[in-house]
Amino acid sequence: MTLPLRIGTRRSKLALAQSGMMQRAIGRALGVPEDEIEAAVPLVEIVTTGDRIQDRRLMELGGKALFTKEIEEALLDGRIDIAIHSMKDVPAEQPEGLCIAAVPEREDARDAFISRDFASFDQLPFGARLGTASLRRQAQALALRPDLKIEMLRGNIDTRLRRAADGDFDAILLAVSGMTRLGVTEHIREKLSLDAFLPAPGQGALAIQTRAADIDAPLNARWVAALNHPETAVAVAAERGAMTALEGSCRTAVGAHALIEGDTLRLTTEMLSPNGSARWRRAGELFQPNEADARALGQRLGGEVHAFAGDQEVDPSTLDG
Ligand SMILES: NCc1[nH]cc(CCC(=O)O)c1CC(=O)O
Repeated sequence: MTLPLRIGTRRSKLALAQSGMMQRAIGRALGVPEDEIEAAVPLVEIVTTGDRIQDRRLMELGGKALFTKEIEEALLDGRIDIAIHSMKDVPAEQPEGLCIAAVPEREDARDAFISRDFASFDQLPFGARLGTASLRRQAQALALRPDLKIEMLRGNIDTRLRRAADGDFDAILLAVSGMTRLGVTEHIREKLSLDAFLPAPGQGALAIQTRAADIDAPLNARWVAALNHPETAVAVAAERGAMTALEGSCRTAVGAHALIEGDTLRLTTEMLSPNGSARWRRAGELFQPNEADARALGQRLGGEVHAFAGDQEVDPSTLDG
């Protein structure tokens, strides 16, 4: 591998903010002077299926890898050398020939409550309209408040914030991490508890992907060592282990979150029925975890949840949007 190292990214504002941060970090790790980073580790913008289709729920589009496939094809074709993804968007299985080389330190994993008129989730009036396209957020909100009316809300973060500000919804839910990276945290009225709104596996984390064959190239080894955050990588391994066992997808309401305190990892994972009336949850701990043990814990707990919950997948044809 030689410079330039081309970084593939989606072109949404959030994706560009994230990949811009990683571009600078990679450039610095390689000792590139600030004013040469743009040329030495250039960003290559790639439009994904998930970006092209904005008017439907992700589950209706079918298939996995909606936000990653075209970028992964560019990696495999050699048009780019590194890809930056939101971990939450990365399917459980890596395509043949690719790998996640580094997992940078995670941002706040919580969900944010955003509303023009109401200061907190608990203050929403009876029958309030909540905008989200996430089956997980829908089910978790309905578990607490079955009276809420869930309405479909997709689009990028700016679009969603504008619709909340316009009063199209009484409230919306977004990841705190995305809002932090975009510098729009002033819209957050409340950070929702990890317990009530157990985040999606990998929420708040990024994945830096490369070709497996190039992982040991000296140039790659340098930025991998600088950017990988072992605690985040272990926590995410546990969450993604649970996701695999739960067969988590955008058709199921699945949460998983791992925290490392001192020497101990604590993982919680759950599945909900889409209307929130049933909830299956397991938690477990690991002392001095490594990635393989964390993944195994996730698979075990996720498997237990799956065994009790059965198949909670939603048939997209039954949705009215
Ligand atoms: N569902 C889309 C998506 N994928 C990643 C993020 C940003 C949060 C993250 O980095 O995990 C978002 C927006 C959101 O959930 O509000």
